[in-house]
Amino acid sequence: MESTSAFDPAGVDWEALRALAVEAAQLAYCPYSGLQVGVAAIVDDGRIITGCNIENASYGLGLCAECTLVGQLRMTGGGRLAALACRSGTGELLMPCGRCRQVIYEFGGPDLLVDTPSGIQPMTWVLPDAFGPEHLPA
Ligand SMILES: O=c1ccn([C@H]2C[C@H](O)[C@@H](CO)O2)c(=O)[nH]1
Repeated sequence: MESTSAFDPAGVDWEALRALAVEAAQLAYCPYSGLQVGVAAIVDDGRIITGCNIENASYGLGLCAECTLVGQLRMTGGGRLAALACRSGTGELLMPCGRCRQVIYEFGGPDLLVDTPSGIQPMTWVLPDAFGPEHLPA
């Protein structure tokens, strides 16, 4: 049967996605940590979305780049995250923090592909035995 998804895992231009993450990181508001974080993702309908970290004088209220990314996901048409890359403003690969692994799992599930220091890995590798919506009562 023909797939209805516009996403082809083999066709991902990871270099382009990484470059978009670095570009998004330039928009970060991070006067407290000084760490610019950018994330770029391909949605299952083929569109590309980005996010950056937004810090706050009340340190604990800062938003990670992945949080603004999922805001973009919902605000630009929804869908599922299919491939994701996270980079610093200077281009280093960054892994999503523990909280953000859970945040992106909600919108990508086990098949979301992530750029990691160990190559491209699915969320089952990034967040093994994840807690998800399926664990809540119907
Ligand atoms: O997955 C992560 C981890 C950290 N940060 C941000 C939060 C804070 O602004 C800065 C330093 O922790 O990096 C992200 O955006 N995403």
